[in-house]
Amino acid sequence: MELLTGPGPGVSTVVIIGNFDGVHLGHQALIHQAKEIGAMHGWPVVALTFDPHPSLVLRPNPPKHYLITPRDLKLHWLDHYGVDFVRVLSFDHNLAMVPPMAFLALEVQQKLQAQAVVVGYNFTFGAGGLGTAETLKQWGAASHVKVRIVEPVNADSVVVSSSAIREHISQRHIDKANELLGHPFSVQSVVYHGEGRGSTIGIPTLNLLPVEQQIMPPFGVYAGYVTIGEANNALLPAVANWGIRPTFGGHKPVLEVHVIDQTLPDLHDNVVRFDFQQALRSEQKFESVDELIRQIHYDVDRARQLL
Ligand SMILES: Cc1cc2nc3c(=O)[nH]c(=O)nc-3n(C[C@H](O)[C@H](O)[C@H](O)COP(=O)(O)O)c2cc1C
Ligand SMILES: Nc1ncnc2c1ncn2[C@@H]1O[C@H](COP(=O)(O)OP(=O)(O)OP(=O)(O)O)[C@@H](O)[C@H]1O
Repeated sequence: MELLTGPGPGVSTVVIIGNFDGVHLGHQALIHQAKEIGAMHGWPVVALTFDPHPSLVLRPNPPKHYLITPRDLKLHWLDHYGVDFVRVLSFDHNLAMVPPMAFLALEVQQKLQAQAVVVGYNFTFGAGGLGTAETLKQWGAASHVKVRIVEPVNADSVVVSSSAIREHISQRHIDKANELLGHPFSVQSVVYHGEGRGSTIGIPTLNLLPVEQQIMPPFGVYAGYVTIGEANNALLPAVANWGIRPTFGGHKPVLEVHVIDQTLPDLHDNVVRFDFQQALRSEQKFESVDELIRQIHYDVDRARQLL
């Protein structure tokens, strides 16, 4: 996948438009249909998306922790599902004022040479969100651009949406969030130096810091898988604590990941991804370090069984 920084790819394209936060099953349906159209005509698929997320710019009190997939993870999953090019438009109050038709003419037709546009049933765009799927259809008919509107995708008898996934994450329902996502909720970060306490208590950890705007589940212990490095596909079973380590009087939230049954080389400054699979328990303040160690061994055993 190529990130478009200058002009478009210079060939006819199929364009999908949206925030794609999570790149969930609904978004994947758009990609799938766009790829089908593209394959028939030899057109690559371009995802036209926005950064920052419009909600973080337009809301009077934007939430501090909101994104399911910060930029790098969004690009990772768009690539994974077969998007050929991505254009990330800087979203600000000026872009928010562009009328729907002007947006389509400039950003979609002129720059990306769209021959087809695929959006979802609830797609809105342009100033005040006044452009709808219907507006897009009218524009397509007048401009000889194919328009396909994707029907709502459901999972577990609810419509898949980024907001439903955010709700599941904040309720610690990782399995439900993952079901709507169609892939695991994850945190990607370079490995930071910790206090070095983990190795001395026999439980070494990789210390990860989620992107500030990322939504996180409540403080607690989670089973999941670690991937080391962007190109690596090996998934290592792991157990992670997201929290402040109250037993040691900590304050700053960190995601501490212990890779199970592995001795790893020094990974400081390497990029690591932790895929959340299952919530195990809340973070606790223990009376003694021995008690904490006993509990962590128990967490590791449970994770080993689950993964
Ligand atoms: C699986 C797991 C569970 C943990 N649970 C807790 C907990 O409930 N309470 C707590 O204070 N710290 C908890 N920790 C954090 C440990 O205190 C921490 O890993 C240790 O202090 C090492 O910190 P350092 O990497 O900053 O040296 C947990 C760590 C792991 C790996
Ligand atoms: N469940 C779904 N089924 C089909 N299309 C969807 C679904 N969810 C989103 N889309 C479409 O995917 C595109 C990108 O959506 P975008 O990320 O901008 O918003 P969204 O996913 O609808 O947000 P939210 O999920 O919070 O409502 C839009 O065209 C949208 O209509």
